[in-house]
Amino acid sequence: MASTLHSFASAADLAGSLADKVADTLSAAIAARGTASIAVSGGSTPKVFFQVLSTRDIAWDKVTITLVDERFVPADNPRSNHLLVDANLLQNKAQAARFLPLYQDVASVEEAARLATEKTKAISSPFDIVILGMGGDGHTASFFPGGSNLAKAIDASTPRGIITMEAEGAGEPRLTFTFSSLEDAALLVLHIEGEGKKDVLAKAEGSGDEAEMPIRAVLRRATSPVEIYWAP
Ligand SMILES: O=C1O[C@H](COP(=O)(O)O)[C@@H](O)[C@H](O)[C@H]1O
Repeated sequence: MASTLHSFASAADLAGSLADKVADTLSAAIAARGTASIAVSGGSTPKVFFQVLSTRDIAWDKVTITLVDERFVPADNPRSNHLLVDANLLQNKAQAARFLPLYQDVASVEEAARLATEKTKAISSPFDIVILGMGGDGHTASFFPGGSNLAKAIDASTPRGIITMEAEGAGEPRLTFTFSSLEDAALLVLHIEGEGKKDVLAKAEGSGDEAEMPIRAVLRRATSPVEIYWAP
């Protein structure tokens, strides 16, 4: 499916425009079905966007928020994506939203993946909105180059849900929604910032293996159009 690049003069401009688009999409879903769902990414990029989105007028009590991926660490760990969402998105008007964490306080990451899959089943078939990020190595969600479960994670026939991932560049073991869970969101966004990420995107858009740059799975095979939001 085709992708469209939306370029902005600044991260603040991008955050405002993306927050408007997300607010409109969530409100339309609520008007149509009574509820709406959004899966967001962690990392350093989405912080300002989360802060702006948290102030938007949406029927937040009808919105369920979850994460595209998470580290297998509790929510008080500074590397937790849940912590980032708590501090920046689940604030202001968005405090009324329901948040479904991927991390589960159980003995193994495999058990956490099983439980998180059960708990998110009702909101992910498909998501109304998925906001992806991208690492400098071409990973998206926790689809890491060299990842222990990469082939399974990006195989379109792997069912919707959450699986585990371990990789050299990933730090802790990870929990990630599979490709099939993310690729058909009504609004599928790739949010990247900086010249370096633009170069990574250009490389990913060229030829080469998906295993080398897993973002290629999304750019090449997502059934929803990929809306790329970029600012310097
Ligand atoms: O590990 C992760 O990194 C990517 C990108 O992070 P950034 O710091 O370069 O913005 C993110 O999309 C993913 O959710 C996160 O777990």
